[in-house]
Amino acid sequence: MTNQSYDAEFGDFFALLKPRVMSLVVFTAAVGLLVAPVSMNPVLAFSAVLFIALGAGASGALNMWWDADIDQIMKRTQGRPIPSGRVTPSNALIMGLWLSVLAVGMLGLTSNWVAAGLLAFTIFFYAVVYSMWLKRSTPQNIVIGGAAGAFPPMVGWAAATGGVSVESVLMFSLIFMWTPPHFWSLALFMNHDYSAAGVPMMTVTHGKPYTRKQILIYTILLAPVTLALAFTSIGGPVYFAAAVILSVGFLRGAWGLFQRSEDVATSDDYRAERGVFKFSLLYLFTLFFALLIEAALRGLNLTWGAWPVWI
Ligand code: HEM
Ligand SMILES: CC(C)=CCC/C(C)=C/CC/C(C)=C/COP(=O)(O)OP(=O)(O)O
Repeated sequence: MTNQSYDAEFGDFFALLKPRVMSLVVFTAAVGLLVAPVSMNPVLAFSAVLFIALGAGASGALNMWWDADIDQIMKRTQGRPIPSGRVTPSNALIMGLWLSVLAVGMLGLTSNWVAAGLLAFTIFFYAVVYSMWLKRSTPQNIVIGGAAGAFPPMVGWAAATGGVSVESVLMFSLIFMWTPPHFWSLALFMNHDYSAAGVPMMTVTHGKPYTRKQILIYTILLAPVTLALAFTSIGGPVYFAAAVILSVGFLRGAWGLFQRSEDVATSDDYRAERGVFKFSLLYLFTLFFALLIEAALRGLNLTWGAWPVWI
C-alpha cells in the first residue's frame, strides 16, 4: 500500500486523541463540573464531559500533527500514528480542527458559551501557545504551557455554573503548580530523547541538578495551594486528610530527588525519578477523587429537568 492513510485503522485515529494522558485531564474536568454548587441535568452533565473530552482529544491530534517531526526522533513517541506512517499529517490536522469546532460548538449549545469559550481557549493554548510556540523556544515551556492542562476543571465548573469562582481558580492553580514536578520528574529519565530532538526542556538546557531543585521549589509551592482548597466550599475533612498525606509524600519524593547526585542516578537507575512521576499521577487523581467524595457527602447536585431553552 502506498497511500499512508489507507493503512489507518480506527485505533490509530483514537491514538491521535492521546487517550491515556487525557483520561486524567477529563477526570479533573468532570470533577470540576460535579462539585459545582448548582443542580445539573445528568444527561447534560454527561454530554458536557463528553464534549470536553472531545476537545482535549482534538488538541492532542493538533499537537501530534505539529510535533510529527520531533515525535519521529524520540523513542517514546516513534510509534505514534503519524511518525509510524499509519495516519497522514493532513488527516490528523483535519480531524483535530473538526473535532475542536464540534466540541466547542456542542458545549456552547448544550451548556453555555463561557464554558465553550474556555474550552476553545484551552485548545488554542495547548495546540498553538504551547506546542507551536513555547515547546521549542524556552525551557519555561511547560511552566507557562502547563496552564492549558490546568484549565479543564475550570471548564467543567463553568459548564455547570456559567462562571468562574475562587474554587475553580484554586483547582486551576493546583494543576498549574503540579505540572512542573509531574513533567520534569519524567524529563529526568527521558532527557536523552529531548536532547536528541533538540527540544529545550529544563533538563537539556539547565542540567539535571538544577531541574531537581526546580522540582522541589514547585512541590513546596504546590502544598499550600493544595491545602487551601480544603477550606473552600468544595473542601472538607476527607479532602483535607488526603491533601496532608499526599503533600507530605510528594515533598518527601521531591526532597529525595533533590538530594540525589548525578553519580547515584545512572542511566539505568532512575527508580526514584520514575517513582516521583508515578506519585504525581496518584497525587492529582486522589485529590480530585477526594473532592468528588466531599461532593457526594454533601449530595450530588444532579436533577432531571433544567434543559437548555432550545431543547
Ligand atoms: C504542559 C503540561 C504537561 C506535560 C509537558 C506533560 C507531559 C507528559 C509526558 C511527556 C508524559 C509521558 C507519557 C505519554 O506520552 O503517555 C505524560 C504522562 C502523563 N500525563 Fe502529563 N504532561 C502535562 C500535563 C498533564 C496534565 C495537566 C495531566 C492531567 C491532568 C497529565 C496527565 C498525564 C497522565 C495520566 C500520564 C500517564 C499516561 C500513561 O499512562 O501513559 N499530564 N505527561
Ligand atoms: C480540554 C483540553 C483542551 C485539555 C488539554 C489539556 C492539556 C493541555 C494537556 C497537556 C497534556 C500533555 C500530554 C502534555 C504533553 O506535552 P507534549 O505535548 O510536549 O508531550 P509529548 O512529548 O508526549 O507529545
